[in-house]
Amino acid sequence: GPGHGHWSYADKDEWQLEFPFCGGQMQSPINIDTNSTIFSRELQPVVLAGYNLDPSEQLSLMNNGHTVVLRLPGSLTIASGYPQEYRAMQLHLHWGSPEGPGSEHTVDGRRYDGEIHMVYYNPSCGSIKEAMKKPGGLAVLAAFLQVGPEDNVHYQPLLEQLHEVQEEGKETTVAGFNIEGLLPANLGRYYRYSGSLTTPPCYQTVNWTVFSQTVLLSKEQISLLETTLQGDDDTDLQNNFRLTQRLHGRKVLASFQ
Ligand SMILES: NS(=O)(=O)c1c(F)c(F)c(SCCc2ccc(C(=O)O)cc2)c(F)c1NC1CCCCCCC1
Ligand SMILES: [Zn+2]
Repeated sequence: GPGHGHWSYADKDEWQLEFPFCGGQMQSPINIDTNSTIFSRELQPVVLAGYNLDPSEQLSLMNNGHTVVLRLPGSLTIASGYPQEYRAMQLHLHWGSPEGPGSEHTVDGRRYDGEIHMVYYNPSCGSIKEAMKKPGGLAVLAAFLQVGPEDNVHYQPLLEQLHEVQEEGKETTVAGFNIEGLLPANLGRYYRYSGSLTTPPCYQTVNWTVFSQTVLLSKEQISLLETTLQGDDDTDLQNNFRLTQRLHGRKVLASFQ
Protein backbone atom coordinates (compact mmCIF):
# COMPACT_ATOMS: atom_id res chain seq x y z
CA GLY A 1 0.00 0.00 0.00
CA PRO A 2 0.92 3.69 -0.24
CA GLY A 3 3.19 5.52 2.17
CA HIS A 4 6.38 3.56 2.29
CA GLY A 5 7.19 3.72 -1.43
CA HIS A 6 6.74 -0.01 -1.78
CA TRP A 7 4.18 -1.22 -4.25
CA SER A 8 2.80 -4.48 -5.53
CA TYR A 9 0.59 -5.65 -8.35
CA ALA A 10 -2.06 -6.29 -5.71
CA ASP A 11 -2.51 -2.58 -4.93
CA LYS A 12 -2.11 -1.24 -8.49
CA ASP A 13 -5.17 1.01 -8.04
CA GLU A 14 -3.34 2.90 -5.29
CA TRP A 15 -0.08 3.44 -7.17
CA GLN A 16 -1.18 6.97 -8.17
CA LEU A 17 -1.49 8.00 -4.51
CA GLU A 18 2.23 7.51 -4.08
CA PHE A 19 3.39 7.98 -7.70
CA PRO A 20 1.29 10.74 -9.36
CA PHE A 21 2.42 9.97 -12.94
CA CYS A 22 0.64 6.60 -12.61
CA GLY A 23 -2.63 8.57 -12.89
CA GLY A 24 -1.48 10.38 -16.07
CA GLN A 25 -3.00 10.39 -19.55
CA MET A 26 -0.12 8.68 -21.40
CA GLN A 27 0.08 5.43 -19.47
CA SER A 28 1.08 1.91 -20.51
CA PRO A 29 0.27 -0.84 -21.24
CA ILE A 30 -2.62 -0.41 -23.68
CA ASN A 31 -4.93 -2.60 -25.74
CA ILE A 32 -3.95 -2.38 -29.41
CA ASP A 33 -7.14 -2.18 -31.50
CA THR A 34 -5.80 -3.29 -34.87
CA ASN A 35 -8.74 -1.61 -36.65
CA SER A 36 -7.72 1.80 -35.27
CA THR A 37 -3.98 1.71 -35.92
CA ILE A 38 -2.56 4.15 -38.51
CA PHE A 39 -0.07 2.85 -41.10
CA SER A 40 3.08 4.98 -41.23
CA ARG A 41 5.62 4.34 -44.00
CA GLU A 42 8.24 6.22 -41.89
CA LEU A 43 8.43 3.28 -39.49
CA GLN A 44 11.49 1.39 -40.77
CA PRO A 45 12.39 -2.15 -39.62
CA VAL A 46 14.12 -2.23 -36.23
CA VAL A 47 17.80 -3.10 -36.72
CA LEU A 48 19.78 -4.22 -33.68
CA ALA A 49 23.57 -3.99 -33.42
CA GLY A 50 25.98 -5.85 -31.17
CA TYR A 51 23.63 -8.49 -29.75
CA ASN A 52 25.66 -11.64 -30.20
CA LEU A 53 27.46 -11.46 -26.85
CA ASP A 54 30.60 -13.54 -26.31
CA PRO A 55 30.18 -16.27 -23.64
CA SER A 56 33.13 -14.69 -21.80
CA GLU A 57 30.84 -11.74 -21.01
CA GLN A 58 28.97 -12.26 -17.70
CA LEU A 59 25.52 -10.64 -17.38
CA SER A 60 23.73 -10.03 -14.08
CA LEU A 61 20.36 -11.78 -13.69
CA MET A 62 18.30 -10.59 -10.71
CA ASN A 63 14.91 -11.28 -9.14
CA ASN A 64 13.87 -7.80 -7.92
CA GLY A 65 10.60 -9.02 -6.47
CA HIS A 66 8.55 -7.75 -9.44
CA THR A 67 10.21 -9.51 -12.36
CA VAL A 68 13.49 -11.14 -13.41
CA VAL A 69 15.90 -8.56 -14.86
CA LEU A 70 18.89 -9.28 -17.14
CA ARG A 71 21.25 -6.30 -17.22
CA LEU A 72 22.47 -5.52 -20.74
CA PRO A 73 25.70 -3.78 -21.84
CA GLY A 74 25.22 -0.30 -23.31
CA SER A 75 27.03 -1.58 -26.41
CA LEU A 76 23.69 -3.06 -27.55
CA THR A 77 22.01 -0.34 -29.60
CA ILE A 78 18.99 0.15 -31.81
CA ALA A 79 20.63 1.02 -35.13
CA SER A 80 17.39 1.80 -37.00
CA GLY A 81 13.69 2.12 -36.44
CA TYR A 82 13.93 5.17 -34.20
CA PRO A 83 15.24 8.65 -35.18
CA GLN A 84 17.16 8.89 -31.89
CA GLU A 85 20.07 6.66 -30.76
CA TYR A 86 19.15 4.25 -27.95
CA ARG A 87 21.42 2.13 -25.74
CA ALA A 88 20.32 -1.01 -23.92
CA MET A 89 19.86 -1.03 -20.13
CA GLN A 90 18.10 -4.25 -19.24
CA LEU A 91 15.49 -6.75 -20.28
CA HIS A 92 12.80 -8.33 -18.11
CA LEU A 93 9.69 -10.44 -18.49
CA HIS A 94 5.99 -10.30 -17.57
CA TRP A 95 3.97 -13.48 -17.18
CA GLY A 96 0.74 -14.93 -15.77
CA SER A 97 0.16 -18.14 -13.82
CA PRO A 98 -0.96 -21.71 -14.54
CA GLU A 99 -4.52 -20.23 -14.25
CA GLY A 100 -4.10 -17.63 -17.02
CA PRO A 101 -1.93 -15.51 -19.37
CA GLY A 102 0.15 -12.53 -18.33
CA SER A 103 1.20 -10.20 -21.16
CA GLU A 104 0.93 -6.47 -20.39
CA HIS A 105 -0.24 -5.24 -23.81
CA THR A 106 -3.26 -6.89 -25.41
CA VAL A 107 -4.19 -7.05 -29.11
CA ASP A 108 -7.89 -6.76 -29.94
CA GLY A 109 -8.54 -7.68 -26.32
CA ARG A 110 -6.39 -10.81 -26.43
CA ARG A 111 -3.84 -11.30 -23.63
CA TYR A 112 -0.83 -13.42 -24.57
CA ASP A 113 0.93 -15.84 -22.24
CA GLY A 114 3.80 -13.43 -21.52
CA GLU A 115 5.78 -10.45 -22.75
CA ILE A 116 9.48 -9.55 -22.96
CA HIS A 117 10.61 -5.92 -22.57
CA MET A 118 14.04 -4.71 -23.70
CA VAL A 119 14.56 -1.28 -22.12
CA TYR A 120 16.80 1.41 -23.69
CA TYR A 121 17.74 4.97 -22.88
CA ASN A 122 18.69 7.90 -25.11
CA PRO A 123 22.25 8.85 -24.13
CA SER A 124 21.80 12.40 -25.52
CA CYS A 125 19.37 12.90 -22.61
CA GLY A 126 22.27 12.49 -20.18
CA SER A 127 22.49 9.75 -17.56
CA ILE A 128 19.91 6.98 -17.31
CA LYS A 129 18.32 8.76 -14.33
CA GLU A 130 17.93 11.98 -16.35
CA ALA A 131 16.86 10.18 -19.55
CA MET A 132 14.05 8.29 -17.84
CA LYS A 133 12.45 11.63 -16.88
CA LYS A 134 12.55 13.15 -20.41
CA PRO A 135 9.98 12.50 -23.17
CA GLY A 136 11.52 9.99 -25.59
CA GLY A 137 14.28 9.38 -23.05
CA LEU A 138 13.38 5.70 -22.91
CA ALA A 139 12.44 3.13 -25.54
CA VAL A 140 11.06 -0.33 -24.87
CA LEU A 141 11.01 -3.12 -27.47
CA ALA A 142 8.18 -5.48 -26.51
CA ALA A 143 7.32 -8.91 -27.87
CA PHE A 144 4.59 -11.37 -26.90
CA LEU A 145 5.50 -14.82 -25.60
CA GLN A 146 3.18 -17.60 -26.73
CA VAL A 147 3.05 -21.37 -26.15
CA GLY A 148 4.32 -23.19 -29.23
CA PRO A 149 5.15 -26.79 -30.15
CA GLU A 150 8.79 -26.93 -28.96
CA ASP A 151 11.42 -25.43 -26.64
CA ASN A 152 12.83 -22.07 -27.73
CA VAL A 153 16.59 -22.65 -27.46
CA HIS A 154 17.28 -18.89 -27.32
CA TYR A 155 15.47 -18.66 -23.94
CA GLN A 156 17.32 -21.56 -22.31
CA PRO A 157 20.31 -19.48 -21.03
CA LEU A 158 17.77 -17.35 -19.08
CA LEU A 159 15.26 -19.99 -18.00
CA GLU A 160 17.85 -22.52 -16.80
CA GLN A 161 19.14 -19.91 -14.33
CA LEU A 162 15.73 -18.99 -12.84
CA HIS A 163 16.11 -21.48 -10.02
CA GLU A 164 19.30 -19.61 -8.96
CA VAL A 165 17.24 -16.43 -8.34
CA GLN A 166 14.11 -18.03 -6.90
CA GLU A 167 13.98 -15.69 -3.89
CA GLU A 168 13.45 -11.93 -4.11
CA GLY A 169 16.77 -10.05 -4.18
CA LYS A 170 18.77 -13.06 -5.39
CA GLU A 171 21.25 -12.41 -8.20
CA THR A 172 23.34 -14.66 -10.44
CA THR A 173 25.31 -14.33 -13.67
CA VAL A 174 24.52 -15.58 -17.16
CA ALA A 175 27.22 -16.06 -19.81
CA GLY A 176 26.79 -13.86 -22.89
CA PHE A 177 24.53 -15.29 -25.60
CA ASN A 178 22.64 -14.08 -28.69
CA ILE A 179 20.22 -11.57 -27.13
CA GLU A 180 18.56 -10.84 -30.48
CA GLY A 181 17.32 -14.45 -30.47
CA LEU A 182 14.93 -13.48 -27.66
CA LEU A 183 12.93 -11.32 -30.10
CA PRO A 184 10.78 -12.40 -33.06
CA ALA A 185 12.49 -13.01 -36.41
CA ASN A 186 10.46 -10.29 -38.12
CA LEU A 187 11.44 -6.89 -36.64
CA GLY A 188 9.78 -5.03 -39.52
CA ARG A 189 6.17 -5.45 -38.39
CA TYR A 190 5.38 -3.51 -35.23
CA TYR A 191 3.08 -1.03 -33.46
CA ARG A 192 4.52 2.28 -32.13
CA TYR A 193 3.02 4.63 -29.54
CA SER A 194 4.06 7.03 -26.77
CA GLY A 195 3.50 5.73 -23.27
CA SER A 196 5.02 5.07 -19.89
CA LEU A 197 6.81 2.67 -17.63
CA THR A 198 4.22 0.08 -16.58
CA THR A 199 5.54 0.16 -13.04
CA PRO A 200 5.89 2.99 -10.53
CA PRO A 201 7.09 5.73 -10.99
CA CYS A 202 5.18 5.33 -14.33
CA TYR A 203 7.25 8.07 -16.04
CA GLN A 204 5.51 9.01 -19.33
CA THR A 205 8.75 8.98 -21.28
CA VAL A 206 8.67 5.68 -23.17
CA ASN A 207 8.70 5.30 -26.95
CA TRP A 208 7.01 1.86 -27.21
CA THR A 209 7.54 -0.66 -29.99
CA VAL A 210 5.31 -3.75 -29.80
CA PHE A 211 6.21 -6.39 -32.38
CA SER A 212 3.35 -8.01 -34.27
CA GLN A 213 5.05 -11.42 -34.60
CA THR A 214 5.08 -13.42 -31.36
CA VAL A 215 7.90 -15.48 -29.79
CA LEU A 216 7.08 -19.16 -29.30
CA LEU A 217 8.22 -21.04 -26.17
CA SER A 218 7.25 -24.57 -25.11
CA LYS A 219 4.54 -25.10 -22.49
CA GLU A 220 7.26 -26.34 -20.12
CA GLN A 221 9.31 -23.15 -20.61
CA ILE A 222 6.26 -20.92 -19.99
CA SER A 223 5.36 -23.04 -16.97
CA LEU A 224 8.92 -22.70 -15.57
CA LEU A 225 8.54 -18.91 -15.81
CA GLU A 226 5.16 -19.03 -14.07
CA THR A 227 6.13 -21.32 -11.19
CA THR A 228 9.79 -20.73 -10.24
CA LEU A 229 10.14 -17.19 -8.83
CA GLN A 230 9.01 -15.77 -5.52
CA GLY A 231 8.18 -12.12 -4.78
CA ASP A 232 7.53 -10.48 -1.42
CA ASP A 233 7.32 -12.70 1.63
CA ASP A 234 7.84 -15.89 -0.38
CA THR A 235 4.56 -15.51 -2.32
CA ASP A 236 4.70 -16.82 -5.89
CA LEU A 237 5.81 -14.12 -8.35
CA GLN A 238 2.96 -14.45 -10.84
CA ASN A 239 0.64 -12.18 -12.83
CA ASN A 240 3.18 -9.34 -12.80
CA PHE A 241 1.28 -7.32 -15.38
CA ARG A 242 -0.51 -3.98 -15.15
CA LEU A 243 -4.05 -3.67 -16.58
CA THR A 244 -4.39 -1.84 -19.91
CA GLN A 245 -4.72 1.95 -19.68
CA ARG A 246 -6.90 4.39 -21.67
CA LEU A 247 -5.42 6.00 -24.79
CA HIS A 248 -6.83 9.50 -23.97
CA GLY A 249 -6.66 10.36 -27.66
CA ARG A 250 -3.23 8.83 -28.39
CA LYS A 251 -2.75 7.26 -31.82
CA VAL A 252 -1.14 3.86 -32.34
CA LEU A 253 0.97 3.69 -35.50
CA ALA A 254 1.70 0.49 -37.45
CA SER A 255 4.76 -0.15 -39.63
CA PHE A 256 2.64 -2.41 -41.86
CA GLN A 257 -0.75 -2.33 -43.57
N1 LIG B 1 7.67 -2.57 -17.87
S1 LIG B 1 8.74 -1.57 -17.23
O1 LIG B 1 9.83 -1.40 -18.15
O2 LIG B 1 8.07 -0.35 -16.86
C1 LIG B 1 9.34 -2.29 -15.78
C2 LIG B 1 8.48 -3.02 -14.97
F1 LIG B 1 7.17 -3.20 -15.30
C3 LIG B 1 8.94 -3.57 -13.78
F2 LIG B 1 8.08 -4.23 -12.98
C4 LIG B 1 10.26 -3.44 -13.39
S2 LIG B 1 10.82 -4.06 -11.88
C5 LIG B 1 10.08 -2.93 -10.73
C6 LIG B 1 10.79 -1.60 -10.69
C7 LIG B 1 12.14 -1.81 -10.11
C8 LIG B 1 12.24 -2.37 -8.84
C9 LIG B 1 13.52 -2.57 -8.31
C10 LIG B 1 14.65 -2.23 -9.06
C11 LIG B 1 16.01 -2.45 -8.49
O3 LIG B 1 16.09 -2.91 -7.35
O4 LIG B 1 17.00 -2.17 -9.24
C12 LIG B 1 14.52 -1.67 -10.36
C13 LIG B 1 13.24 -1.48 -10.87
C14 LIG B 1 11.12 -2.73 -14.20
F3 LIG B 1 12.40 -2.62 -13.80
C15 LIG B 1 10.69 -2.15 -15.39
N2 LIG B 1 11.54 -1.41 -16.15
C16 LIG B 1 12.40 -0.47 -15.52
C17 LIG B 1 11.56 0.59 -14.79
C18 LIG B 1 12.15 1.18 -13.54
C19 LIG B 1 13.38 2.00 -13.69
C20 LIG B 1 13.58 2.69 -15.03
C21 LIG B 1 14.62 2.07 -15.92
C22 LIG B 1 14.57 0.59 -16.12
C23 LIG B 1 13.26 0.07 -16.62
ZN1 LIG C 1 8.12 -4.40 -18.45
